[in-house]
Amino acid sequence: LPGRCPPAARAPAPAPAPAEPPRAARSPGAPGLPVARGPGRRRFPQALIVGVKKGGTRALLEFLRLHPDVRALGSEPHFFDRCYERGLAWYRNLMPRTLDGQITMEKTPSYFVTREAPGRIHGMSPDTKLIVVVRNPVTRAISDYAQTLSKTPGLPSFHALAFRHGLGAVDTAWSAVRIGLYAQHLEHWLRYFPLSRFLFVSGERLVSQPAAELGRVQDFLGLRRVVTDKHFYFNATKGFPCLRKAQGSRRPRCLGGSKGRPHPRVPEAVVRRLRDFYRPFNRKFYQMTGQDFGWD
Ligand SMILES: Nc1ncnc2c1ncn2[C@@H]1O[C@H](COP(=O)(O)OS(=O)(=O)O)[C@@H](OP(=O)(O)O)[C@H]1O
Repeated sequence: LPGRCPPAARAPAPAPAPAEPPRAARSPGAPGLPVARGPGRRRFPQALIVGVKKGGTRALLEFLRLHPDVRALGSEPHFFDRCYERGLAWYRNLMPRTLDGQITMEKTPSYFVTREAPGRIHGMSPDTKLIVVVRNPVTRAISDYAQTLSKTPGLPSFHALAFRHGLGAVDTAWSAVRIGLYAQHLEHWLRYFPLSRFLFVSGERLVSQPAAELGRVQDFLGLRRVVTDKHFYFNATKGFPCLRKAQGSRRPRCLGGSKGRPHPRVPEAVVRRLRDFYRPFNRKFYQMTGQDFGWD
């Protein structure tokens, strides 16, 4: 249910152990045997993928997990929006163990549009690195709608939801529209964090040039550039970049069927009106971030 602390976050999957146990984690009396609680320790994330929904957040996290110095939670914990009352100790306990020098991460795309999230994350650590994967807000809205439609047969048409009274004003109360007002959401985050704490990843470039975008992300996180061109191939059936070898396997892997869904056909006039609507917000976002995402 939207708005509820998800069961996945209440009963986290066991986190994978780091490959090499450090010396300090071995019991002195039994050389070579790791101590019962496993190597490394659970830490708060030093970096979060905070948004945006349908931006490409799963792809980015799965690609980053190829890096030996990144340990990430597989599910979305929704701590800073839905589960905050469980407390920071509960949150840290969800995290995989890490060795010194490894980065703990999680992704929950709804953080970017949650009013309370920036203050709460700042409270955890003002040094948290924040990654936002952004995508053309019109395509993003259609992708969001496609996801809802897949779970709600009989949903009204996209344009019935996007505009008030037929083809009246754009309905910014509809979350599929509201999430795409990136400049407004970012303005709120900038009350808590300086721009230097953010990295904005282009969702489009994550598809067209995944290695280049991953290079930027690794630099931002202070990591060696381990994830490169050689990790990806373009899968023509899927229509997306996939991994030559998934984490912990020798086999190629694409993301699942809920990523890269076919989009419903939306009339060109509706797309044009929404593109016009978003243009000033996009321009402002380009100004704020110093990046032109080329959506207009
Ligand atoms: N490599 C690769 N494989 C598959 N899909 C990819 C990939 N890179 C980016 N994308 C795009 O990711 C979109 C889903 O975004 P998210 O993972 O952020 O969605 S969610 O908010 O977690 O539901 C998803 O949106 P849709 O195409 O609309 O389904 C994809 O376009």
